[in-house]
Amino acid sequence: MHPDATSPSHRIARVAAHLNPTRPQMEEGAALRPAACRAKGGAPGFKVAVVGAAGGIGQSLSLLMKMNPLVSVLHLYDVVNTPGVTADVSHMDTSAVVRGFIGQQQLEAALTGMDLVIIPAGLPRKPGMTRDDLFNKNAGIVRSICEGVAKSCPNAIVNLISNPVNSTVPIAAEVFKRAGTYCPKRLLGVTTLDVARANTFVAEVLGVDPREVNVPVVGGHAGVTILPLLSQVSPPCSFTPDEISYLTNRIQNGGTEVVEAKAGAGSATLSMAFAAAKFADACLRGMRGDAGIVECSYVASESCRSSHRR
Ligand SMILES: NC(=O)C1=CN([C@@H]2O[C@H](COP(=O)(O)OP(=O)(O)OC[C@H]3O[C@@H](n4cnc5c(N)ncnc54)[C@H](O)[C@@H]3O)[C@@H](O)[C@H]2O)C=CC1
Ligand SMILES: O=C([O-])CC(=O)C(=O)O
Repeated sequence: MHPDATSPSHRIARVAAHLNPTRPQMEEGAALRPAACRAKGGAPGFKVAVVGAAGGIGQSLSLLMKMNPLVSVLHLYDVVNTPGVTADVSHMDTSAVVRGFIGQQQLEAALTGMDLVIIPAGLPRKPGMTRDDLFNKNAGIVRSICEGVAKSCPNAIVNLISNPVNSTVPIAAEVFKRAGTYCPKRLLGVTTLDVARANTFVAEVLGVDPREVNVPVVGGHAGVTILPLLSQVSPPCSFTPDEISYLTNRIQNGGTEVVEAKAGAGSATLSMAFAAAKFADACLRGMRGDAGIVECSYVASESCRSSHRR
């Protein structure tokens, strides 16, 4: 799919309106614990899987999700290296129970019963590549993971990070449609990093704390499809034409800025993990039933138009 195939109205969504409230579930995996351990007190919370957990984004994201008090069970899945990441993260003294899964044959076990599935699996860019250059490899990876989601946790919310997001989200939608499990409200392309960058760069220009700034960013997640709404910044402010040009260009090319700075060692991982953890937390709060949660995301608009206008 061409990146221009999106429009601003595709993108901004009220997460709370998108999510079916799901009652927090109790952790039931006592039988999996070492014999010397007593049964845990059954902290309520959500079951979350990170798919691609051993990667650059996946490892930091796993750490951040282990720190989230709304998570009671954290499943870490990858095709390589999950035992080490799982052992490492599991020693953090926060409440989520961590379990690791490796290889296609364990995908079903990794996904069964999950409330939220976060997918940072797939190849990252190198300098000179566009996100679309990742399509051939990452489309197949996303397809097989989403087939697993459709089979093992068809009601889970999916946060899709793998690039090119403008294409992987429609691919995931087709997989779910074919499986008869598609619900546009449960499939969310993660574009929070564009918002984080916009907040950071706008705050720099204004000389304020980025935490006090909120810039809606709509459209898609590639080049000119990334549309920061600089007229809608909160708190209200105005920019000179030069500032608008500088900010738009820097926000749209933030990913390339990191790819070039990493000089062949990958793309954004740390800021992406931070952004994904923030977005996942908003989803979990929405699933819990919290009101007033608004996040930008790459979503299908057909059946969601009424919630966009609210
Ligand atoms: N949406 C966004 O704003 C952003 C998206 N990305 C994208 O996120 C993806 C991951 O980036 P990194 O973590 O830096 O890459 P990475 O190469 O460090 O990690 C990717 C991980 O995916 C795993 N993987 C590959 N095939 C898999 C499969 N079938 N099932 C499960 N895991 C599988 C790999 O083993 C690896 O551990 C890339 O496609 C990148 O372009 C990166 C930054 C921002
Ligand atoms: O630019 C890339 O390839 C990774 C990405 O999506 C981003 O950092 O926004």
